[in-house]
Amino acid sequence: MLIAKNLSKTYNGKKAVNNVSFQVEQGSIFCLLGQNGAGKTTTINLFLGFIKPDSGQILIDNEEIESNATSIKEKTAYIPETVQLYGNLSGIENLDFFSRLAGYKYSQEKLQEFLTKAGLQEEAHLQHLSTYSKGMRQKVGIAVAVAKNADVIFMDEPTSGLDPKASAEFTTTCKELAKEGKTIFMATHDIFNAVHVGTTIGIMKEGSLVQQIKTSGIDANQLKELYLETI
Ligand SMILES: Nc1ncnc2c1ncn2[C@@H]1O[C@H](COP(=O)(O)OP(=O)(O)OP(=O)(O)O)[C@@H](O)[C@H]1O
Repeated sequence: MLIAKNLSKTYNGKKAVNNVSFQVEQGSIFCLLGQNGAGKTTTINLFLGFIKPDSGQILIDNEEIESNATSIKEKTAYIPETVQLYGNLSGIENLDFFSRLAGYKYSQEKLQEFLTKAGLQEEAHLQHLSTYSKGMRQKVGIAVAVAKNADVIFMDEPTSGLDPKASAEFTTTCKELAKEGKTIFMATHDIFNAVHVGTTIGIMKEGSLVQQIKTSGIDANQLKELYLETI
């Protein structure tokens, strides 16, 4: 579903992303680890088309992103660390607004179904966003991604600032989405979450993707050791 081929991006003479290649299968969850400044967000921004690579190729669902910008926009969703929503609208109103922007008009029942599926408690659906916690905002972000029928969801540090229960709920939701065929690509510092949610872990160091590890058969301690040896 996602292919990066020899991807490079330089800022001020420094390679933020250096000749990075990888593939992510449909229905899998790829977690990108690495120190601050390793190039994780730049990689996501390249896939989202926010910035252009100096060299290399990006394919999403076999389409080159540069020549298929509209179709790629429809297929992808982005959940930043802090999900930007309207504080004076309720969760359901935000979801309705962003679904319509993406060209979808849903009944109230269907909107509620999306929010519930994303893990948002029913009593919160009608509350103003200004009363929501970070985890609740993120759930609306996930609901928006599902409502706009995105095949691929990019996330930047999704568990940062979430309490352990919210983080565990997030893991469950991601796994359910992957089971339904969604592909998830996230940048994270959360080794514990990465090993639980991820299908594959990539470790970036100074712009290069230096490790790709399947999570089957490894635990958080083993991943932490490998990470510390690598970076
Ligand atoms: N717009 C920009 N202009 C100049 N340099 C940039 C820009 N965006 C990123 N960089 C540089 O590119 C490198 C990679 O940054 P990036 O944000 O991708 O790292 P990251 O792995 O996501 O880090 P963090 O974990 O802190 O979010 C860093 O050296 C950063 O300073």
